[in-house]
Amino acid sequence: MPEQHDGHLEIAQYHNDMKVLMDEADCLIDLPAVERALDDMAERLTQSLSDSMPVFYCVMNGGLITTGHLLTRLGFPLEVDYLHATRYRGGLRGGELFWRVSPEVPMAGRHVVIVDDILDEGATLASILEYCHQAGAASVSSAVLVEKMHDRKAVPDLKADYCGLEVEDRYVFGFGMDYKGYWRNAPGIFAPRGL
Ligand SMILES: O=P(O)(O)OC[C@H]1O[C@H](OP(=O)(O)OP(=O)(O)O)[C@H](O)[C@@H]1O
Ligand code: HPA
Repeated sequence: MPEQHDGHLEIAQYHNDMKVLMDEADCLIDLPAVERALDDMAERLTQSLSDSMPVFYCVMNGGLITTGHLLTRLGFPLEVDYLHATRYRGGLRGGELFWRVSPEVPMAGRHVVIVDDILDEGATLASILEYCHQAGAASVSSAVLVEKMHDRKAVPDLKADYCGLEVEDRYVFGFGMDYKGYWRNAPGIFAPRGL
């Protein structure tokens, strides 16, 4: 079965490429610094939201790890749901926003917090925030682990209400963020060498 054989070879080659990518990557933010940023975000979220019975919506897939780490730092009652909107779809450049899964917990009258890994050009967050307002949320806040520093924002001056860290203008991966679908599990924030 040559096709299957070729497939195995491709995967083996890709495995090797991905290992080399990680070995050569620049670590922009190490794990202790990420942990400190999460502590700080959690403290600010607690100050603002601890009495409001908020709903946290994880933006899949990238928001998964930040959401998990953030939620375990919050000692007040809250609900959790997710939505899946993507505009990179495994690539390194963003395109049209594609809604894969809409949230299930109704937003009307609720204090909503959107959690994602990165605010890059901001088109994803801007669309999601608009969705939340249209859905009748009582308030809408956004929390992102990192914001990328550049002047290509989709909406001028768009900022997250809670931001953990700033990163330079390079393609980054780790702590939820992928490089071509891989390395969301990398423990810190990295940039491929030369990118
Ligand atoms: O600020 P922007 O330029 O809009 O980019 C930020 C978005 O891009 C990534 O998602 P992606 O579309 O890659 O999907 P993923 O979460 O499945 O990786 C990331 O998780 C953010 O949601
Ligand atoms: O730099 C990035 N890395 C991973 N995912 C992303 N989504 C937007 N920007 C990025």
